Amino acid sequence: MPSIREAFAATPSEGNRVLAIDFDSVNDDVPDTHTWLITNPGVYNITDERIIASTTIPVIDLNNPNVVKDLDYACENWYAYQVINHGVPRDVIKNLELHCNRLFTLEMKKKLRAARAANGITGYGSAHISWFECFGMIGSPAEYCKKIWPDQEDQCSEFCDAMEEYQKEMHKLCAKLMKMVINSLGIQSDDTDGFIGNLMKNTSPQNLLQLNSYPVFPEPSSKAMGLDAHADSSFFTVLHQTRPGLQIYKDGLGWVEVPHIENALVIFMGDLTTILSNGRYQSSIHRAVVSQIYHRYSVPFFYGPPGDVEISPILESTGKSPMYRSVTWHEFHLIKAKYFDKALESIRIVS
Ligand SMILES: O=C(O)CCC(=O)C(=O)O
Ligand SMILES: [Fe+2]
Repeated sequence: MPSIREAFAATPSEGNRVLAIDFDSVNDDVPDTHTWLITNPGVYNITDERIIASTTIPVIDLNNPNVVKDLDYACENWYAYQVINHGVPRDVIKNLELHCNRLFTLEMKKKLRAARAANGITGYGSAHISWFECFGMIGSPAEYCKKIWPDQEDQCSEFCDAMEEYQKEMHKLCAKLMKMVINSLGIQSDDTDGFIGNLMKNTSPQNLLQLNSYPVFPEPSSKAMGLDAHADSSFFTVLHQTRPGLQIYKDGLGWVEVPHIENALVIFMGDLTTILSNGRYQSSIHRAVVSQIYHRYSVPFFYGPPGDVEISPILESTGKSPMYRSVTWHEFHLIKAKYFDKALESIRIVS
């Protein structure tokens, strides 16, 4: 059975090339490898550079009795939202931030001991032209921690504990959100557990936890990109951000800033939910910009099915015939690597 690890490995665009740059040592002459040209429309070919701060994605209270309705509205109109009262304890998030900071402020040579393999998605890496570094984990990061801290068992186990604790919370939250998504797509609440069990072939969902770091950019920040425009291929992604920097693209409006709200988590719809919802919920195109003033961290948790489970449209709420053929997450990664922003279009059923 292809694992999520193999599935992502097929996707060169996930950014596994480590262009080791010692961010702290760059003063005001950023090398060309890390300078962004605004004229570059990127893979998603978006040329609209309007930045919108006057309106933003909905904030949903998960304790609100109307939560499924609120979520349906947000998914259909914004493809992304923030949640409050999500149940993830504050100290678990604070500990995650502490260890994120501890990892990325290590000397580059130590971080590189955990460099991801070619086509790998776990361990330390970066992305093309980005002012960004990351560390990916599927389950425990112990194998990498032992390389980073070979003589410091306590550092190693504290880091692993913090990550595993957060992963446990993410599993709980994502299971809750997945039920709500299924519910809002027209499956009665009594049937959601059975429906999800069938959908996932009674196996566990798969996911990738990633720590992202965007150091202070020493030149005007318009000359840098943190992470360029993209849509995640997951069902959805839960993101914790320590500072503002995230923007989502909305047709006709431009790049909408997502404010940093203390104790809120951001949720993006991914490509698999576009398929599942038969096109009603689009995957969110988003990007991360950098700052000349502050260092920002973000922590996405990409939530999806096992690599070999076929995902097909739920037709209950659209009343339309299927718009997409069934695909596994594994197959979809191969398609995305080939077609990028046209991946969903390439599996559309033409009637
Ligand atoms: O840092 C952010 O706000 C966005 C991160 C992201 O989109 C990703 O890692 O896929
Ligand atoms: Fe993303």
